Order: sequence, then C-alpha cells, then structure tokens
Amino acid sequence: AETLLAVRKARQAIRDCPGGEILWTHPFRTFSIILGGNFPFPGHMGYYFAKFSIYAQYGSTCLSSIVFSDGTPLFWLADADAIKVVTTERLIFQKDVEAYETLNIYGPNMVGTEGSDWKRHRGVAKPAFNEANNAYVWTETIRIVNQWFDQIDSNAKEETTGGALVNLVTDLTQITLLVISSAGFGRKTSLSEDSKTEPPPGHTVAFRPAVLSAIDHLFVKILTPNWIYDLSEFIFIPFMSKALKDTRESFDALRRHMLDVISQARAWVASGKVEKMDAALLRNLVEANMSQESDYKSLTDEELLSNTFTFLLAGHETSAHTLSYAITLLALYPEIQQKVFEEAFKLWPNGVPEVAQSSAYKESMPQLEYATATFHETLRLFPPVSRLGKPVHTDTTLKARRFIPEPSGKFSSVPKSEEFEVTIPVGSAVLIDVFAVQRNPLHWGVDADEFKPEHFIDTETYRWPRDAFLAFSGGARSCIGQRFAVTESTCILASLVRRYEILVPDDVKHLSFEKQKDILLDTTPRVTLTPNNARVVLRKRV
Ligand code: HEM
Repeated sequence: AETLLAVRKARQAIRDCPGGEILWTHPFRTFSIILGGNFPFPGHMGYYFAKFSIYAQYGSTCLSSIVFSDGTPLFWLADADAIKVVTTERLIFQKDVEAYETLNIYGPNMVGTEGSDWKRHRGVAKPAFNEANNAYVWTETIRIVNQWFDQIDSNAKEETTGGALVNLVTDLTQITLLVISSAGFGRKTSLSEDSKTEPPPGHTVAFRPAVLSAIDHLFVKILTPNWIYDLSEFIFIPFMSKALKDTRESFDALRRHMLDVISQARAWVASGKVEKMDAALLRNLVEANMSQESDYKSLTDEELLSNTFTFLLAGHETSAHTLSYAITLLALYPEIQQKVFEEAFKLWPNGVPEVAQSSAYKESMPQLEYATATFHETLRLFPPVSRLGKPVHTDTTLKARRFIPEPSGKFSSVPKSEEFEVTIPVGSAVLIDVFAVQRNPLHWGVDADEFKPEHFIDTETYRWPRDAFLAFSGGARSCIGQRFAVTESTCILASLVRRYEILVPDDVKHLSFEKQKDILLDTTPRVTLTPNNARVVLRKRV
C-alpha cells in the first residue's frame, strides 16, 4: 500500500512532462545492471538501446517515469540545455553516491564521493592533468604502439590472409593499461615484459593478470551488496561463496601490486628523488598521503590505494572499448579510413616514428583533426558511460523542448519544437541520457544516427554542438582524464591507420553491410559499454 501511495504521489509530480511509464527496475541499481539490454523490452522507457527513439515517440526531449519499487519520479533528459543546467547546478543535482558504493572497494575515492571530500580528492589529482603530462602520454603511446606493431607483424607472418586477425578488446586493453600504468603511475614496462605471466617475487600473479582478474570480478563485486560480501568471509553461502572468494583473492592480489608501486613512490618522495617520477599523478597522490600540512591537500592510506585503483580502472577500460569500436568502424567505412590515412600520411610521410620527442604532442595533435573527430564520433555513437543519474536535492524546474507535429500528425525527422517547463520536485532524480542526447536530431541533424566524423569538425557554417556531447559528462564533475584519453586515442588511431589497412575479417566479408555491423559492433552494457565481437584484419600498407 505504501508503494502504491508513493506511485500515486509521483504521478502528481510528473504530470506536466510526457512519458509517465512505470519502471519496474531502478536504472541505477543492481538489478538493472544484471538485466542490461534484456529488460525493459524494446519500445518501452528504459530499454537500454532505445537511443533517441522513445523521445521521438513521445515528441519531447524530457520524459518522465516512476520507479515502481520506491515511487521515485525519474526524469530522462536528452536535451543539451537542460543537461547543462544539471551539470552546473551542483547543489541541486548531486552525484548518486549510493550507486557507486560497491565501487569503493579499497576505500573512498574521487569517483564515489561528494562535497568537500570530493573536492579534496580532485584538488590533489587535478594538477597532474596538465599539458606536460599530455606530452608524456603522447611519447609513451608512441613507444607502446611500436611494440604492438612488432607483435602484429610477427602474427601476420603466420596468417594466410595477408594480414593479422586482431581481437581488438584484448589488445587495446593491454595497450591502454600500459599507457596509464606508465603515464599515470611510472610503471614503465614493455609489451613483451608485460605479457609474461610469471608472478614476481612476493606475488601470486603477475601485474596484468592481477588487474584483468580484478576487473573481471568487478561485476560480481558491484552486483553483490557489501553485507553479503562481508558475510561470506565468515559463513558458507551456497552458490555464492566460491565466486566471492575468487573476487576477494583477485582484489587482494591487485592490492599487493598497487602497494609495491606506492611504496616505491613513497621512497622516492622521502629521499627527495622526485625527478625519478615522470608520472605526476602518482607523485601528487603520494605527496598528499605523506603530507602533514593541510587537511585540504591530504589523503589517507585507504584513499591513496582506492584512488590508485580508480585511476587504473577508469584510465584504461573506457578508452580500450571506444578504440575497439572506432577501429571496427574504420574497417566498415573505408572512405572514412582513407581520410584518417591521408591526414596521418601528411604528418608522417616516412611512417610512424619509433620514438617521439617531448615536443611531438604539441606539434602533432593540431594536425590530426580528423582522427580526433573520428574518436569523438565513436564516443557519440557508443558512449562507454551511457547513463548518469543525479538525485535532486531542492525543488526546481528545467526547460526542455516539445516537438510540433506536421499537418499529417507525425513528427518530421528534424522536428520543429517549442520550449516547455518541467517541474522537478525534491526527492526525484534526473537521468542524463548520454546515448539519447548524442543522437538527438535537434542537436546533431538529420544524420544523427550515422557515423560521420564531420559531426565534430567546425566549418564556416557549422559549429559542432559542444553541450550535446556528454561522453565525458559535463561541468565540474566531468572526466578528469578527458584530454589524456583524447591524446592517447588520437595517437593510436592515426598511427595504426598510417601503418595498416584495416579490413573486415574474412568470415563476415560476404555478409550484407547491415549484418556486418550487427556482428562486429554487437554490444553488452557492463560496467561500461562493452563490444562483444570487435575484430579486424590489419594488413601492412606498402
Ligand atoms: C574514452 C575514455 C573515457 C571516458 C568516455 C570517460 C568518461 C567519464 C565519465 C562519463 C565520467 C563521469 C562519471 C560520473 O559522473 O559518474 C568520468 C569521470 C572520471 N574519469 Fe573518465 N573517461 C575516460 C577516460 C578516463 C581516463 C583516461 C582517466 C584517467 C587517466 C579517467 C578518470 C576519471 C576519473 C578519476 C573520474 C571521476 C571524476 C570526478 O568524479 O571528479 N577517465 N569519466
């Protein structure tokens, strides 16, 4: 009866906003993550891959719904102006810290905190994300892609197709993890060294398998309430204890590796040998941990460890998945690949350099406008973080747009629209629908669903809609690593295309274009949007 009353009250609260459907699962809670793309079903609000279609159906850039379990009014936003207000008004629309609780595996960290705690975490790390670090990201990426190319070339010799078949998620996860480990944490290893599985002294597993195993088990960890996880340490829970024990062991193994990196850095800081630490991020985190001076710039041991894990995770998985989609798209769209190639050829007429000077970043990035646009366009169509929830802390209003139907009663593909006001009561939640706003035809035009890097290239008559690009979120809580990711990814895309032709694999070549896309871009929503089957053939250019 209480639930029904809450739902009735919510109906009142959402009365001036189209939609009004009941959500049987809360989009930010465990059950929704388990169900992923399978429920709600296509055609209903909350369907994971609906993109802009439900907004088009209702003719509005803001839709209302009610979460059945607790009667929360939930407003879905695919409107750049309304979202800008949400990301700017931080006292009204706060971070959904409850949704991030299970991610605080090693303690509090920047992603899962709010208010003054969050400011302290961010204040410590922020100075490390500067242009000098971006230059370092560039030189490290060049070093690592060259090692990747050697590996691809030696695999190609064993292939008969004239190229190497590459499983993109596996390779790019390794590469992006090497880049963040080095440029963020000063752990500078080679691809072949990193591929060794023998554990170093004092460890049960090597570094990379430890990170990968922890990430594999992250899903179990997120899906298990903390009290069950803690209980499993003391009593046997049928069907669960084994998985939870494996999860615990994975996180323990990674903890030991992170402590190694941290204690090395502590020793350098203590002995004044900070010049040994190219990685400003780790230096800042460790210095804050060792600082006795101000509370504002300090981190506890737990916070240091937890931020190290957060940066290792956030700093590679999103980039690896986006690059996997981007490279697959380049195989599917050879004419776009040709444009990336021409730009990269101009920059590197003699091929990708084996070593980059520290000035290379500043000189190269402005010349790779099309490669950067290709990366952004991939993020627009496949945003790794595709929904962001914000609980509402004060009564407020937001302006959205309602479509005006044509005389036939239907909406055109880029409909005429008018502004309307939505009342948002305290206790409700808003959802930044990244998938939908990035395909909203009012912002991106009639070809909003098509892969066209030109969406991100300004011309005399077109300025791309900055506020409608939310893949890195927006405002003060947007991604701290945005420039890091764009630098690394542009470098990887341009250098890969400069050296190889990217082709659709033989086993799908004979299928229709639509079928090829369905297979190669098949996706599952996990912690981030994950490509299931992204693979291409790489054939060295002559
Ligand atoms: C394509 C790559 C990336 C994408 C799409 C991405 C996306 C995002 C998004 C959407 C958020 C906001 C999350 C929220 O509000 O809940 C975020 C936050 C964050 N990202 Fe990224 N990210 C990427 C790469 C990186 C990299 C390379 C790093 C580190 C080197 C990083 C570190 C972080 C951190 C620490 C936060 C939390 C910031 C805060 O709460 O103040 N990310 N990212």
